[in-house]
Amino acid sequence: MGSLLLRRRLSRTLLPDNAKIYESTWESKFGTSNGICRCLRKLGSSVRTSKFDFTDLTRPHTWYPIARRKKRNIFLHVGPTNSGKTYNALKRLESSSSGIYCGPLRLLAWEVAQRLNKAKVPCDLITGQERDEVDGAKHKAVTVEMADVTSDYSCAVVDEIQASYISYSLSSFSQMMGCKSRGFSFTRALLGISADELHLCGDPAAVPLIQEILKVTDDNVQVQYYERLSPLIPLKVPLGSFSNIQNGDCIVTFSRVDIYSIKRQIENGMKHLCSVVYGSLPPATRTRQATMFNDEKSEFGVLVASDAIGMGLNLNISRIIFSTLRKFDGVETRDLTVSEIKQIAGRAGRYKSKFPVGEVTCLDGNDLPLLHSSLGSPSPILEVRPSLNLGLIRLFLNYLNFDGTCWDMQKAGIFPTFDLLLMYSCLHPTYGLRQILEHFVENAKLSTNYFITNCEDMLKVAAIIDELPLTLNDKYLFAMSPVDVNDDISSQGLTQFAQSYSKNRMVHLKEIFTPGTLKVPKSHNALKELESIHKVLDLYVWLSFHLEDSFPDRELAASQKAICSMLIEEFLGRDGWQKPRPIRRVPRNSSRKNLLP
Ligand SMILES: Nc1ncnc2c1ncn2[C@@H]1O[C@H](COP(=O)(O)OP(=O)(O)OP(=O)(O)O)[C@@H](O)[C@H]1O
Repeated sequence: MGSLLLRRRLSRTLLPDNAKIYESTWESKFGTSNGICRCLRKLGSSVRTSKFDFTDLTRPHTWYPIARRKKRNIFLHVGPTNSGKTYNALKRLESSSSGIYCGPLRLLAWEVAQRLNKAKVPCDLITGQERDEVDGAKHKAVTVEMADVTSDYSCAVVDEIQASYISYSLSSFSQMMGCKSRGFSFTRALLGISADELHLCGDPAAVPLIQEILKVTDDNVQVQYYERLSPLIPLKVPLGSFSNIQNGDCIVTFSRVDIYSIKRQIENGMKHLCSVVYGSLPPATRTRQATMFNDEKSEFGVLVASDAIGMGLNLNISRIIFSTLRKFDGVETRDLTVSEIKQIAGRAGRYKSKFPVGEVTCLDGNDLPLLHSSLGSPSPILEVRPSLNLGLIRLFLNYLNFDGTCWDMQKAGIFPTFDLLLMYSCLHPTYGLRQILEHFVENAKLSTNYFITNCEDMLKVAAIIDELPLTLNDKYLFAMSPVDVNDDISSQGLTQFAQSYSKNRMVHLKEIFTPGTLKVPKSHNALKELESIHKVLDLYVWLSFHLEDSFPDRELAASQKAICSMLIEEFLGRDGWQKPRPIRRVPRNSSRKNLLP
């Protein structure tokens, strides 16, 4: 019946728009790949000889029929950090009869769920790794990948919307958003959420692109510009030495090794203890480190952090101190961009907090001119295609002596849905996932507002997964999973999960990990291993939500994750590097045994 319906639809129209409207319903109707493939095979030559082109992605707004039935009122809240954009959008969400908040990080979704529940607005928390459902909830706080484009809401908020496009000036975010589905998830939320009111919060640089994209959706768009609520003062003197550190200071640096080295130098001075925040710390640990730093009664008055503080955490920072204004961006070591400097510096001084006036300076006086000129200049809008090598682009720009202020190449991330890849695969039955992805991306037709999100990490996973006897659907799922392909332990974990799944469709955590003992790490190198184990456990929990019956040990993985976080915190909570602090007890029902790769 399903195949018949699809066949009728395809043979009736074969118009890209209509096919794409149906596409969102196919998965729910046919479930697995087989239905569509069988159907396409039956259609055979009619599809092959028709003008239908599955790689035509020029009208992504038509992929979301439910949102297109509505004239949405879209409010763009734009301004610098600490200007109250999110605060105002959340007020609307809180007073709405039903709503959804979509944030770029689990921490943000968690914070919003807490806030709404506290305000007696029942709110579910839904991320790739959590499902906390509250009785009677009509509101949801989700990570943007989980944005629901099939229901109707009174109000929706999409936070940090600038993450929807890849930008040279926001390259620290682009690294986070540029791979896999992240950039495209924001675009999907922007085009696909069906809500009477849709509030988008972010950087003013995103306005022209969003306005351009929304020209075809028939929505009402209003832009509301915000000013910073608390002053930010660039200091004329550098810090000079860590002996000048004060409580409320945050030292920003860009490598893990430097974070621990600076923490050690400060704590060796015997005056301050440091919390640390960086990207690969487990989210729960990051939150607790931030909470300790914010807590006036705690001894942890100084924060040493990477640019992970640029987005997501509410921190009571009095002064930001850049230990350097150069960072390695995955391609080369380069100066921070104006936007990066502003975004990080803007974290100092939070409205109505303990430090309402923010200050910013550098460790080294030689960096002050760049700091001051960056804070005094407007954020450039300079976008680049993510699939190109950033280093080469920069060389090219230097060659042209290009200042980057007027090149209007803004583009929003987009990625083919599984359905499109599936249909494409039916026409190329001998291809593995890697070839399908490569060919699809190579042949995709896009309008000028969009680019295809970088899928290099997916391709790396696909190359491994293609060797295994898995369906395309399963391969796609593994390729989309939140594996850190640059982390050996994390990649090994994914490979073992996929191998075990392909053999017997049942993956027990204990079969993957050799039982061992988790210990408080002795050095930050050993700590890295624990962080990687946490990533593998996180991956298991993610897979357990997507392949429920085959990954039955979700609770075990979650409890092991909690143990990992606790051991990491014990390591971080030591007095400097000499005097160990009392170690908190492991909860009775958890076991420290069982896990080590
Ligand atoms: N009208 C207000 N009354 C009380 N507190 C406010 C108000 N507006 C903003 N705040 C507080 O000021 C801080 C900054 O606000 P908010 O998070 O909305 O800023 P933002 O512009 O979204 O910044 P960012 O981009 O850094 O997230 C928050 O702690 C928020 O609770």
